[in-house]
Amino acid sequence: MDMKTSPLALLKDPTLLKTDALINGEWVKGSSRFDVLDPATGQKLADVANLGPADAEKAIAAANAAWAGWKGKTAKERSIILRKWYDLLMANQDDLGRIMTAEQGKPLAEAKGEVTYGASFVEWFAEEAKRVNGETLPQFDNNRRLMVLKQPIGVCAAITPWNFPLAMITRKVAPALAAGCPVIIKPAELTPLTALAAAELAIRAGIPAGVLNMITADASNSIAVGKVICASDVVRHISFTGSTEVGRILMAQSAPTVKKMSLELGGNAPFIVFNDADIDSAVEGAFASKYRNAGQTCVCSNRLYVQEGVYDEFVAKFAAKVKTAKVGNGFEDGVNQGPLIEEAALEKVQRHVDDAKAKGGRVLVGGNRLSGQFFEPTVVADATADMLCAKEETFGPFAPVFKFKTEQEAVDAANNTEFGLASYFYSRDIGRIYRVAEALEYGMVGINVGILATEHVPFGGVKQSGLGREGSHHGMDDYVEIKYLCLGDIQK
Ligand SMILES: O=CCCC(=O)O
Repeated sequence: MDMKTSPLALLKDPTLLKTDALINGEWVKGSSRFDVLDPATGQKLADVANLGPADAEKAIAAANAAWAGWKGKTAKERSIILRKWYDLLMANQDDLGRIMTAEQGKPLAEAKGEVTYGASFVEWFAEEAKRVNGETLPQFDNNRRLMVLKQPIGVCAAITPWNFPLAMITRKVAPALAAGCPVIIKPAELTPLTALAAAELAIRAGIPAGVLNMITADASNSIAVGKVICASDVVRHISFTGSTEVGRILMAQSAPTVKKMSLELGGNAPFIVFNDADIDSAVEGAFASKYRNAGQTCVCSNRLYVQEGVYDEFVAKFAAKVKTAKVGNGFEDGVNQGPLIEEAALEKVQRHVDDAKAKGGRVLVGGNRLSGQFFEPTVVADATADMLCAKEETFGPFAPVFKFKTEQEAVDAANNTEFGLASYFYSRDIGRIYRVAEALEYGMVGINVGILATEHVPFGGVKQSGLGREGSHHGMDDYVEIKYLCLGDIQK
């Protein structure tokens, strides 16, 4: 790594650049290291501790040992520590954003936006820590009293993706910590530096040794570490964001120990524009939803369905908007689309675009790879149901636009997938808004909006898009066990 040319040389606080893993409050070098690269330049940014199964066992033991002390704190004590972590994340927004852009590629303004978004989960659950309320129930016999307690589930593991290197950690870890659970985090091997900086800030905030552990590992060790986590009887909950394929594997591996699982898996989001929509607003919404993070979010619209009466107008305006997008290194001013994360991602986008072209799609914008890991923002009209992009999540900057005639046709096409995470539609007709919102088989529906996530709403999917909800007061549910108390002999 050449620190003179590295974007990380400009950190205001260079001590946030951590490259070792964290177990029981100690930074651990590991017996080998793996490289973290800048996807915009290919430059090496750092080498990071490559831990394995034995280290994972140590982290699980450390978390288990720290559990009693952490759950023994009052909710308010945990809340104060979480609030301090939130303050530190926000105070270091510039550095965290810089680290994120360097290793993930998203434009700096978007990266700083993710710091605000990620920190907001810590702030939210700092407050929710004080609202884990139990219940008293009417007795079925006057000699008894009935109560419900909510208790922390135990050691939790968070396995997190590269597309939101901070927010997907805080959305899982903040409710776990708030509920009184210790955690083991396995961040994505492509983006461990943001995660490690956040862990350093957690220590500075006063999170005790063993309560927050971070296992960094390369791709092959990550699989081995995942197996240890799934097989452990001590780990009582796994939260994972990533592909449906990996989610299924984690579920299968966790079956013998019957763990609770929160899974936020693949999507194939439809974005429907009806004849009665405000077309300019729909164009803005589609652009924001499709090209955010270069199309690499699980809620990015994957398939645009436009009704025949407004198809030509929408397509012309949308293509014109997409042509204004500036592609480049996320540190350059005005860039709104950075590189894709890796070669395999570029290949998938190109495969989907080529398949659409071969099946009659009309390329209106882009369609090709640029040099390095960049891909042109792409729009293809006349998309059809037999194209790969109709069935698979592209996870890149490619928008296929399908034409439909009737409301029912659009709803059927939208629901014709095993996925059910986010969906979007544009209409000004109140009857249609209720009909379509109720008919879409999705966990989240954006109506006349292209962006819908924030910390106090329940984020999650149905069907093979996952289990559970993150964020909002529901986001605490998976981290507590419900215990029923039946107290007798009251009249003695
Ligand atoms: O990619 C998954 C998370 C997307 C979001 O939180 O908006």
